[in-house]
Amino acid sequence: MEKQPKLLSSQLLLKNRLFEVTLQRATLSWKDTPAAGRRRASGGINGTLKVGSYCVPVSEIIAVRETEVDSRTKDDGRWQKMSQASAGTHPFAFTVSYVDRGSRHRWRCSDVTFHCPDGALCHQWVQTIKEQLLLLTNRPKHLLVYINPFGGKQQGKRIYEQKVAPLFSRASISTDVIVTERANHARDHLRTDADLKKYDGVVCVGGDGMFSEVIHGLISRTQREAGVDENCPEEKLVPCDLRIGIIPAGSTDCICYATVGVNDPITSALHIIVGDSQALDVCSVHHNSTFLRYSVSLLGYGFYGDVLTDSERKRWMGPARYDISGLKTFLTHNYYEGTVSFLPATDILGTPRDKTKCRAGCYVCQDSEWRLSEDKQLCKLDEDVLDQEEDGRWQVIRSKFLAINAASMSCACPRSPKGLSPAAHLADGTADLILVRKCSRLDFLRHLLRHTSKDDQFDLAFVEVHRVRRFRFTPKHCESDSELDLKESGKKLFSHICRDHPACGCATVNSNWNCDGEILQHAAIEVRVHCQLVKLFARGIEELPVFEDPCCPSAI
Ligand SMILES: CCCCCCCCCCCCC/C=C/[C@@H](O)[C@H](CO)NC(=O)CCCCCCCCCCCCCCC
Ligand SMILES: Nc1ncnc2c1ncn2[C@@H]1O[C@H](COP(=O)(O)OP(=O)(O)OP(=O)(O)O)[C@@H](O)[C@H]1O
Ligand SMILES: [Ca+2]
Repeated sequence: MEKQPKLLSSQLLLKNRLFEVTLQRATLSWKDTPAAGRRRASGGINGTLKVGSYCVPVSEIIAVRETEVDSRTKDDGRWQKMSQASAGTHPFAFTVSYVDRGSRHRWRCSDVTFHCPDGALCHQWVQTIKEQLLLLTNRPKHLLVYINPFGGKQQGKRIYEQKVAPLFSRASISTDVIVTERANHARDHLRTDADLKKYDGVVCVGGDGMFSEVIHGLISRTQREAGVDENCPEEKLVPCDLRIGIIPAGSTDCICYATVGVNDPITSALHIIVGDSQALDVCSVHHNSTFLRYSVSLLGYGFYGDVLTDSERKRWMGPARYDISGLKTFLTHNYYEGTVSFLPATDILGTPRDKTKCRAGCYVCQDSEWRLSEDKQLCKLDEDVLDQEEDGRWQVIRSKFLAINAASMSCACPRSPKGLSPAAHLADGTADLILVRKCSRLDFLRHLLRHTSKDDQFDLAFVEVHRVRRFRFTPKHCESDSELDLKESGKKLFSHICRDHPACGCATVNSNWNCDGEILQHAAIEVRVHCQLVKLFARGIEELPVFEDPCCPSAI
C-alpha cells in the first residue's frame, strides 16, 4: 500500500521529555525519542502510561488550542512542573483535548500539552489539526437542548451545566437550551414550533421519558411534513434526519445504556461531539387504527405494566420506586389471559437466542440497513404481493401469561446489564417478543434472577421468545363475543366492574401496557417495527477497550 506523506512531524517537549510528534493518516501520534526512552514517565493516553508511544485518531480529538506557557502546565488534568530550562528552550505550547477511554465504556476528555521551540511551529500545529477537524463533516455545530429539571434524581440542570456545557463550548458547539416547564413541553415544541433547519441535532437531558418526548415530536413532525398518516398502521413511516443525543439524568436510562454501554453524562456528551451515529428501530403502537405511541425499548403487558402502574403513584420515591413496585407486583403474582398473534421475522441473520450481541458496527444491523435500501426500490405491486405472503405466516398463541414483553433493543440498564433480551439488535427492524406463561412464583423468580446473571432467562419451559416484525395482542375481555360463551361474557362484564371498583376485592384481570415507561390507555394493540426510523449520537456498545485495539498497534 502506498505510504501517505506526513502532514507534520516535529520533536516537541511533553512533560519535560522530548517526543517525536506526528500527524499523518488522520492520526496524531507521539513517541519517546531514543534519548528520552530511558526516563519513562507514568501516565499517558488511555491509561497505558508504561509505553513510550501513543496515538489518537483525529476523529477523537475534541479541540486544539494554543496554551500560555507557565513553569507549571496542566497535562492529563494534573499539574506538572516544567523545568525552567525547558520553559526557556520551548516557550510556546499547544494543548490537544481528546477522547480517553476508561473502564466499562466510560469516555473522558483528556488534555495533552506539547511545548514548541518557536511560535511559528506551534501555530502551524494548531492550524493543521484545526484544518483536519474541519474535514470531519459528521460533527454537530449547533444543537437544540431540552433539559427536564425533574427527571430521575432531579439533577438534569446541574449535570448539563457542570459536566456537558463546558465540553460543548470547548468543542465550539453552540446551543439553544430549553429547560422544560411541563410534561410534553419538548414534544410539542419539536412537533410544531422549533425551527429544525437551524440545528444539526437535538439533545435531551433526562431519562427514557424525555427521550420518548423527543422522538414523538420528531417522528410526528417528519410524518406530517411528508404527508404520512400516523393513524394508519399500514403506513411506512419516513425516517427522521436529525440525530438525537441523550444526556442520561433519569431513573432507568435504558436507551442510553443500551446504545452507549454506560449511563454517564460525560461519555454521552463526547459521543455527541465526535458526531457518532447509531440508527434505532421504532415500534408504532395502534388501537383500532388509532395511533397510540411509539416505543424504542420495552412494550410490556402484565408484570412490567403492573410495576409501572404501581410506581407512578410513588414518583416521589425517585428511582427506588421501581424496586418497591417490582417487589409488590412480584408478590401479587397476577396472570392475564389473551391472544398474541405475531409475524415472525424470517429474512434476517440473527435469532433471540444468539450468543453474539449487537455491538458497534454490528453486521446484523448493517445487513438490515442494506435490505432497507433495497426495499425502497420495490414498486407498489411488489408490496401488495409481500403483504399477501405475510398473511399466511402469522402465528397465534392463546394462553395465560404473567408477562408479554416486546424488546426492540436489549433493554440493558444498570438493573440488568444484559437486558431483557440480550441478543436483540438496535437497528435490525425486529423486536423480540418474550412470552412468560403462568407459572409458580418460584419459577418466575428464577426467570427474573437470570436477568442479573449469566444464565439464559429464556431457557425455561414457561418462557418463549420470537423475533418478530409485527404483533397483536387482544386481552380475553376484548375478544369478540362470538368467541365467548354466555358465562364468559358475564365474567367479562364483571371484570370491568372490578377494574373500576378495586375495593370489591376481586383480583384484577386486566393489565396495562408499559410503553417505554408510559401507560397505554388500551390493552388491545397492534404493533409494527419500523427499521432504523431515528438516529442517535451514539455508536453502539464498543467491543474492546482501546489498549486491546489492533488499530493502535504502537500503544503496547
Ligand atoms: C430479584 C431481582 C430481579 C431483578 C430483575 C430485574 C429485571 C430488570 C429488567 C429491567 C428492564 C427495563 C426495561 C426498560 C424499560 C424502560 O423503557 C422504562 C422507561 O424507563 N422503564 C421502566 O418501565 C422501569 C421498569 C423497571 C422494572 C424493575 C423491575 C424490578 C423487579 C424487581 C423484582 C423483585 C422481586 C424480588 C423477589 C424477592
Ligand atoms: N418540566 C417538567 N415537569 C414535569 N414533568 C416533566 C417536565 N419535563 C419533562 N417531564 C416529564 O417527566 C417524565 C420523566 O422524565 P425523565 O424520563 O426525564 O425521568 P425519569 O423520572 O427518570 O423517568 P424514566 O423512568 O423514564 O427514566 C417524562 O415523561 C417527561 O414527559
Ligand atoms: Ca431491533
